[in-house]
Amino acid sequence: MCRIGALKSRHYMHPSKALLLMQSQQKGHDNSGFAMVMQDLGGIFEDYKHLPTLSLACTDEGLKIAEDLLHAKGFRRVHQWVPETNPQPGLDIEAMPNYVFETFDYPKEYQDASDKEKGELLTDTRLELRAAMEEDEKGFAYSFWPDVITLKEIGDPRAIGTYFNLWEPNEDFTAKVITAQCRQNTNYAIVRYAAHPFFLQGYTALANGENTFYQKNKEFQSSLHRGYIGFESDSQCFLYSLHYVHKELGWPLPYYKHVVTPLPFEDLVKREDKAQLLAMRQSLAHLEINGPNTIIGVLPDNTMFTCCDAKKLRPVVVGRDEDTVAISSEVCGINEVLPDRNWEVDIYPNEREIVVIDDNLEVKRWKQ
Ligand SMILES: NC(=O)CC[C@H](N)C(=O)O
Repeated sequence: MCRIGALKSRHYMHPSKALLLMQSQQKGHDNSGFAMVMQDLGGIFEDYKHLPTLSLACTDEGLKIAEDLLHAKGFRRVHQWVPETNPQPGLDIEAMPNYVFETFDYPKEYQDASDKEKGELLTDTRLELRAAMEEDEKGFAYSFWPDVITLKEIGDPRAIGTYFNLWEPNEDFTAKVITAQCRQNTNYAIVRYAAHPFFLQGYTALANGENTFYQKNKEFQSSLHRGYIGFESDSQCFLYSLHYVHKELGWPLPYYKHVVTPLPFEDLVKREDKAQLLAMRQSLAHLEINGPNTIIGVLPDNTMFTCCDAKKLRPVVVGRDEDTVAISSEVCGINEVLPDRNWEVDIYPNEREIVVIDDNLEVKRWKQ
């Protein structure tokens, strides 16, 4: 079992809070990957929210490839942050030579383009960067999107925090939404791209558990969108189904749950919307998931949610105070970051609901 966690706050938070959320949940991972995605950025990125930031881990050669490619496409760099690292002997981390977070202005011919056109350009560019740096692991392009930063590395989450100086809070590197995962690899090779959360076009997902319909999901998803690639972890399928249902088909979030864990037939036929639900079930059967899992997701408007498999085989809890909502595999993580909250209002989501936190921090439970 991996451990997953998410924070959403009215105020900007430093990632030390996410490390704290994950720190007490030590049992459930094997140092095969730690990652976090920060969205709705503050600090030194606050003034650049409207422009895309590239999150890159690479060799010197990879950096040159990436910068040449972006330059050739007409992207102009307006901001750069290179985290100061703290390499100490004995730290369990497989560090890359460079970690670079760069914000770019769009190419001139895109200045008046629609958000959709810009989004397609960013997606194509990230895929090109990924392909160009793939050979010999010259680099990893995790996200290239406005107001998003992704950090992934292989090793012990505590050591990764130390390496990137993330334990000491400051005002420079902050966000209102942070998702994080400590991975226990249960499939395939240990590679950086396999560390959750996964990100595509404003959508973020991370998971605890297995997707035993991985093969079925993967084969179907590979034909649906050029961005549905990689599949280094079975959990990436959760992201791609979310993106497909919510963005490509344009369906409201509750239908995501109906697609991934449809109601049993006998319950479904009793519903007023049975015609839609049946059609959905038939046409998107390949997106159903199976196995024990809990998913946390974030939508482009920073709505955050969590839902579980149809048997509720993996834990998750949602806790809150006035200013912050935390989602975590284990309640001990929430106790660390929100020690003074009213724990009586903690929510332990069940197998037939989605718990949703909107941008006003209202927490809603949607029954499937
Ligand atoms: N242990 C877990 O929850 C693993 C999640 C997922 N199966 C992966 O390997 O990435």
